[in-house]
This record gives sequence, structure tokens and C-alpha cells, in this order.
Amino acid sequence: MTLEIEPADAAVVFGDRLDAVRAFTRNLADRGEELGLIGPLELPRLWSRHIVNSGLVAPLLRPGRVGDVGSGAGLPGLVLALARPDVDFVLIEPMERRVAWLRDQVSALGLRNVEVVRARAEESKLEGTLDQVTARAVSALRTLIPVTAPLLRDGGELVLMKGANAPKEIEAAAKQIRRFGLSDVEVLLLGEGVVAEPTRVVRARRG
Ligand SMILES: C[S@@+](CC[C@H](N)C(=O)[O-])C[C@H]1O[C@@H](n2cnc3c(N)ncnc32)[C@H](O)[C@@H]1O
Repeated sequence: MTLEIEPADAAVVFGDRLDAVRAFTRNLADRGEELGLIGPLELPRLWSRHIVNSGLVAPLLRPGRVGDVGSGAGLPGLVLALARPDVDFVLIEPMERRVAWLRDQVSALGLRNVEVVRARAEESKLEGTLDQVTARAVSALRTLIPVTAPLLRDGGELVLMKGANAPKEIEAAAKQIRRFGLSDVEVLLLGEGVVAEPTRVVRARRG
């Protein structure tokens, strides 16, 4: 399998950060499969499905401290940290092998705005400290909210990447939305008409 040719929309999404994102994409393409970070079928769609798709969230972030829960190979956390050097990121990931990869990339890419915390979010001691929390492909909203919302300071925001099922997930999570005091819950479609794989995010405010 060969790496997908970089799509033209990558330049639209990443602007002057594209070179840095290219370096990470190349590293992930070179070592991701051997390290068990990406499956064998992902290389031909690495840019569209994973890298550009993750980058679509960048404009929603504000300067402050953003946590990415379950970063895995660095999606979306490392991509966003490359795209937004003005934002501080905490990547929260429990798996040793993935944490080693994330730390290695932070060092290899010279990222100064990223801390990697090896923990499950619930045990990360970050409760009430973060301005925004992202997550992608971690779990359904009704189980993701109890894991992510407690990390937010009052007034902080969840920005959770989801598929077409997002409205149904919100319905199924009504109890958790109330219990964790979330308001202004909305689904945003990002990148439609601009990129090959747009993404939906569920955005909600704590308090
Ligand atoms: C399917 S992977 C997705 C990784 C990446 N976000 C992506 O989009 O490719 C889910 C990741 O979430 C992590 N994870 C699962 N439960 C977690 C929790 N409670 N706190 C932090 N990370 C968690 C797993 O270790 C795994 O790396």
C-alpha cells in the first residue's frame, strides 16, 4: 500500500503550517503500521480521512489549554498542535506504546505546545483545568461525555468529532448532557464542499 498523494485541499486547511503537517504525515506513514498505530488499509487514505479531517477542527480552537482525549497516533491532537502553535495541548492517552510514539513525535517535530499525559482521562488529574476538549473515535457520546466533560473548567467547551450519527448520539446522551451541565449542544459540519472527507463535531459548553 502506498501513501495517498497529498490532496490540494491540505493547503487550504493547513495554510503556512502545511510543511510541519507533512513531516508528521510522513513519519506516520513510515512507521505507523509497524508500530500498530494505523491499520494496513489506512495509507491510501491517510491524508483525506485522517490528517485533513483532523485539521478541520483547528479553526474552532481558541488560545488556551486544549485536551485531546484518546490521541492514539496523534489524531486529532498532534495534527491540531501543528496547525495551531498558539494553543497549548495536553494529549491524554493510556496506552504505553502510543504514548511513546506521541512523545517521540513531539520531540522529532520540535513541538513546544504539547504535553503528553499517560492516563485514562478519568484518572488524569486534569479535572476542571481545560478550556476545550477534543476527541475522535473514542466512544459513543453517552460514554464519552462522562470521560471528557469533567476535564473542562466552567464555561469550557467540548469539541467531539463524530460521524453522520451525531444527532442520534446526542438524543441517546440526553441524561449525560443534563448530568454534566452541558448547554448550547450543537452539531457542526466542517469542510463541506471544501475537502473530500468533511467531519461533524458535537460542540457543547459546560455550565
Ligand atoms: C480507536 S482509538 C482512536 C485514536 C485517535 N483518536 C484516532 O482518531 O485515530 C481510541 C483511543 O482512545 C484511547 N482511550 C480509550 N479510552 C480512553 C480514556 N478513558 N481516556 C483516554 N484515552 C482513552 C485508546 O487507548 C485509543 O488510543
